Amino acid sequence: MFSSDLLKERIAVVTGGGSGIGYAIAKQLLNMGATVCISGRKEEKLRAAAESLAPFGEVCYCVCDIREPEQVEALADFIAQRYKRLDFLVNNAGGQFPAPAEQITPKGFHAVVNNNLNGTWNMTYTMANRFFIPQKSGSIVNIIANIYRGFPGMMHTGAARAGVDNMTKTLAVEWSRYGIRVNAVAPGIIQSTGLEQYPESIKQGIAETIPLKRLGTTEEVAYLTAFLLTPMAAYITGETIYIDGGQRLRGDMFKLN
Ligand SMILES: CCCCCCCCCCC/C=C/C(=O)SCCNC(=O)CCNC(=O)[C@H](O)C(C)(C)COP(=O)(O)OP(=O)(O)OC[C@H]1O[C@@H](n2cnc3c(N)ncnc32)[C@H](O)[C@@H]1OP(=O)(O)O
Ligand SMILES: NC(=O)C1=CN([C@@H]2O[C@H](COP(=O)(O)OP(=O)(O)OC[C@H]3O[C@@H](n4cnc5c(N)ncnc54)[C@H](OP(=O)(O)O)[C@@H]3O)[C@@H](O)[C@H]2O)C=CC1
Repeated sequence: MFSSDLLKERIAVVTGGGSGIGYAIAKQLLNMGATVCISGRKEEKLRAAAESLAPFGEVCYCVCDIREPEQVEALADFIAQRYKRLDFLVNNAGGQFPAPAEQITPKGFHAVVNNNLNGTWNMTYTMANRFFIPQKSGSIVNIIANIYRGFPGMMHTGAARAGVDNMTKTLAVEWSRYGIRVNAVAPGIIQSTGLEQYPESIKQGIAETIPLKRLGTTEEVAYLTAFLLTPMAAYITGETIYIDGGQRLRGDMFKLN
């Protein structure tokens, strides 16, 4: 299913590809023959990641803060100059902080929405206009989060990711005329570098609230994302696929009190 030449000659951008889920996605796409450009805010982190990905295929990196439209344009210039085309965009970069809703200041709300919603749109708008629409082909996967029953404890990111979920559906319809597919992947709790930033007290006992009784792995998210980019998923568009061990179906995700 994931043969080593399935994505040969395909060019992919993975935002936040320097760590965690994004890194695993980049590695999986390389293993399937794609050429991958990873991006993020921190050059040293990207350089080290690109070096460790190099044995798996052709990889490069470009510093780009997705919140800054001019940096996103510069990333598009970089891709155009180097590869002349783009086939896949994985909008994986993002993040937030845990806080009860009443303690999220307007500035904090704006910071999280700007990163996760505006940043995703900056990337999508630019890469679609520069590559996918003129080429009349392209596939986008947005990495969101488990927002199935809201996101108690992280309201700001729930709102932002719901925006991306809806953007996914709308663009799938509007851009079908350009041969562009748009899907989303909604991870539950994944054992990644990102999760290390959350306090142990929040994470303690969390696996017990998940029907499959464990956290997900970055590789598992990467397999699903890669599948959505392959020709095997050619008739799938506008979908958000949850990968959460069944967590969304349970009622006691986090202990809020
Ligand atoms: C109680 C239950 C909670 C449920 C928790 C469940 C936990 C498990 C589920 C985990 C699922 C998701 C996992 C992941 O997403 S992994 C990815 C992990 N990485 C991150 O999340 C880090 C990402 N963070 C950032 O990128 C930035 O910090 C951020 C975009 C959030 C903000 O950056 P920016 O530079 O734009 O903004 P500032 O740092 O200047 O901050 C602006 C204001 O935002 C508020 N703020 C920011 N950080 C915090 C914080 N840690 N705690 C509280 N408030 C914060 C604050 O108002 C800032 O303004 P001030 O500095 O002026 O006060
Ligand atoms: N791990 C989990 O349980 C879950 C994760 N997610 C989401 O999955 C995605 C990947 O998370 P994960 O791998 O766990 O965590 P990481 O913190 O390892 O990855 C987040 C990546 O996003 C990049 N990034 C963040 N903000 C920006 C920005 N403004 N511009 C460019 N790059 C940015 C970071 O790169 P740099 O530091 O170089 O800026 C980093 O590589 C995130 O969107 C996360 O919120 C969703 C649900 C659950």
